[in-house]
Amino acid sequence: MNPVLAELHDKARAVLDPVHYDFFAGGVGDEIVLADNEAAFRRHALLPRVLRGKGNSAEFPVLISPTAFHKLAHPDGELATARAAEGTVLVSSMASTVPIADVVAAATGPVWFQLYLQPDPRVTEALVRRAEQAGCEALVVTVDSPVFGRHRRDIANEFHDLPSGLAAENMRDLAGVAGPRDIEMAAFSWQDVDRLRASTSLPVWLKGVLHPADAVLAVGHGVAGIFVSNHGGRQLDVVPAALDALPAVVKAVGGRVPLVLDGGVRSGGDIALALAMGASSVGIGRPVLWGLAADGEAGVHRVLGVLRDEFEHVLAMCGGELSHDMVVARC
Ligand SMILES: Cc1cc2nc3c(=O)[nH]c(=O)nc-3n(C[C@H](O)[C@H](O)[C@H](O)COP(=O)(O)O)c2cc1C
Ligand SMILES: CCCCC(=O)C(=O)O
Repeated sequence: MNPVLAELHDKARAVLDPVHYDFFAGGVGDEIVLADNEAAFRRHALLPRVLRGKGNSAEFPVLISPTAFHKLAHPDGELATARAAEGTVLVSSMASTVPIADVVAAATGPVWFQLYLQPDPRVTEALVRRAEQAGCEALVVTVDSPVFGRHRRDIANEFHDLPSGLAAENMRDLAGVAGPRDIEMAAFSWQDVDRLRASTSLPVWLKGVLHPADAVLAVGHGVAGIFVSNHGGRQLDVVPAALDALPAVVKAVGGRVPLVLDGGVRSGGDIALALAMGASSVGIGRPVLWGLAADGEAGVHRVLGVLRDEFEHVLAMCGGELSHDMVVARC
């Protein structure tokens, strides 16, 4: 691992309350998927092309995936993350500890709003209005969480509530409840996606799709794009690594909408592999949390800087091009 990312992770582990460290680091069940998300990158290799000049210099194809409760990591919380994001798209969690309007105000680049559809449609509606009024540029509906994942570390640590003074700020004053309300997980259907799309002019992405048939349905229901994601190994511990689920989704979608791959991306090489396998960009979750916990805005900035620098270096080694024929198994 890049020594800067390793150093930030070590520092985060040292400074965080161990219960909060476990909340950030942990996964569901035996944490098989959590480990496999990273291991999957090690099972693939890139065959670079040579003598192609410098090729194209790509944009930095990285988004900050939504993660909850940044004030558990650092007192500045999501404000620090937003300031550090610069041009990188920040997908701000509905479970942020700073209201979405303040996150957008602190950001210098685009902010998208991650949404868990709520059983009371008035609550969902109010959240969408809040995201629109704040200036968010897209909605990302997380669809892999009909129920909460069972995180053994949190259960063992009896971590159920935020410490006093912290709250999911977007959940205040919604549909007649002064709040903050609890975020509820519930099962929804494609009709609910249609209803959401009809209720807003914002592009609607889905996050947490693994089955290619669902990706095809998502395209049919007019989504703007898809996060191929297993929620960082936090929802179901029998699914494939996110990277292993990607090829079938790429094939099924056939370029009709952009695909973000998230789960286990830790280096410029990982970014390049995901792109070569057909992702349009990648999302990163935990590395951002480690940077934030270690050093607030500056820490997140360093994480993004390292990934950008590594990615550009790998791309230069590959003649500026990444394509599917360049990916082979690492035997
Ligand atoms: C501590 C933590 C909190 C998360 N909170 C959310 C969330 O509120 N909404 C969501 O859609 N995904 C959430 N995720 C999942 C991330 O968006 C993302 O899918 C995952 O972290 C990517 O894997 P990585 O951490 O290996 O990069 C969370 C992940 C972590 C680690
Ligand atoms: C209500 C908070 C949900 C956070 C989440 O999605 C996660 O911890 O993975």
